[in-house]
Amino acid sequence: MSVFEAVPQAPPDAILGITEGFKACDNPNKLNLGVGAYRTEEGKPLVLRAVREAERRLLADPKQDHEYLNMGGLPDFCRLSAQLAFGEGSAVLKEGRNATIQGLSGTGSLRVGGEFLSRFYTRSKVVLIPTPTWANHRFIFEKCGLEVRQYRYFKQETRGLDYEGMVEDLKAAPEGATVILHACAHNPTGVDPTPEQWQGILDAVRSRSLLPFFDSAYQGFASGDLDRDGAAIRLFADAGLELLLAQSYAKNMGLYGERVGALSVVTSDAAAAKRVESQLKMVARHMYSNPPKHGAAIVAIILSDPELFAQWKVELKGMADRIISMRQQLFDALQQVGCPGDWSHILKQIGMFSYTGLTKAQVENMTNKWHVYMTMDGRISMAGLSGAKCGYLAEAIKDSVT
Ligand SMILES: Cc1ncc(COP(=O)(O)O)c(CNOCC(=O)O)c1O
Repeated sequence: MSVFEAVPQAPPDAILGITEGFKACDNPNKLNLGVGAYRTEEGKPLVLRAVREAERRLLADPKQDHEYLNMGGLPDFCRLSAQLAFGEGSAVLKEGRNATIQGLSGTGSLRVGGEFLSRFYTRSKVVLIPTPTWANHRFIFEKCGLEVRQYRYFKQETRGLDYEGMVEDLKAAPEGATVILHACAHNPTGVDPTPEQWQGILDAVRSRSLLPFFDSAYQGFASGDLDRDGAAIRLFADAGLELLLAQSYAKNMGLYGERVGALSVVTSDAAAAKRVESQLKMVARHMYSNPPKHGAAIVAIILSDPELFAQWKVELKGMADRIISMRQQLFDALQQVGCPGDWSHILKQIGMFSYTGLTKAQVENMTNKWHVYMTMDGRISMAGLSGAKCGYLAEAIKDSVT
């Protein structure tokens, strides 16, 4: 008998497991609206031209090698990622009050940030996550030994933000607790606070001395505008709050499998930032030693070359615009098939996902009868939809809600 006899089978992942079901399906009409990965109108993955050109330059450079990176990753990548997030004129950057290291995409950056808080943040071990949130948030912070609690975020009745509930929960939170905030394009709801609401959330955070931890997985991908999608982060940083930020280049640069991200800690003084950076590096050292090189080098080339940066912004807006167009086309198709109910939330939501409001039983009908693969909470990835498939999807939704 194996010494691992007692190991139980792990359940399928709530998100990545959807793709496994899609792959196993042989129906020609099948639709994968599960995992948040961009697809072209033809349903194919997209490698950005700016990424191809950066990669070409990288591979053509005779000085390129495969040496280890430092524990903190590629210095230029870290500097440029912090600039992308906080903005070129940021006082945080000018005063050297950020500690920024390369992370294993957004997930790895969140995890290293959680480990750092678990070891060094003494004011509270409570982490507040929105309800609902990205399926992995809870697991990441629980595995760091932190106590995960929830705050209200989505209001079913309006299919919008439960702003009053959110602020009330933040004001009732344990003093000094960490609060996870989606910087833009909230996953799974696609519902973001307005600029005025962000100011109210900042005031609530301040009133309990909470520690904001921004999760920025979609900067530029939501609205097509990097600065607009970075506005909440900059509001808090420019207001002088200390905070953490996890950045991912999976979606906005299409570098999913390269696992490219960054973790920043903003402190009130540069000396603290230096000490924090040294400890972030040790967390990385004891977890995976040092990060991979290739993807970070691609990002550094794009962010440092004005021509490639401009090219990237054009392509980024192209992806965002296609998703926005999918929202309109699906809404129109639902009208055309006479689907009962108000579907205007599909137009109002932002980013990769639409939180349809379909119940578990309705989602099961979508998958079992119509071969539409989506998450059980009713989320569909608009990035996985094509104009040609909107009619079919509208018929499936109509059948499921009627
Ligand atoms: C809010 C949020 N944070 C963090 C991440 C982490 O992304 P990564 O580790 O790939 O950078 C993601 C990516 N999720 O994409 C899978 C899905 O929800 O279908 C995310 O949505």
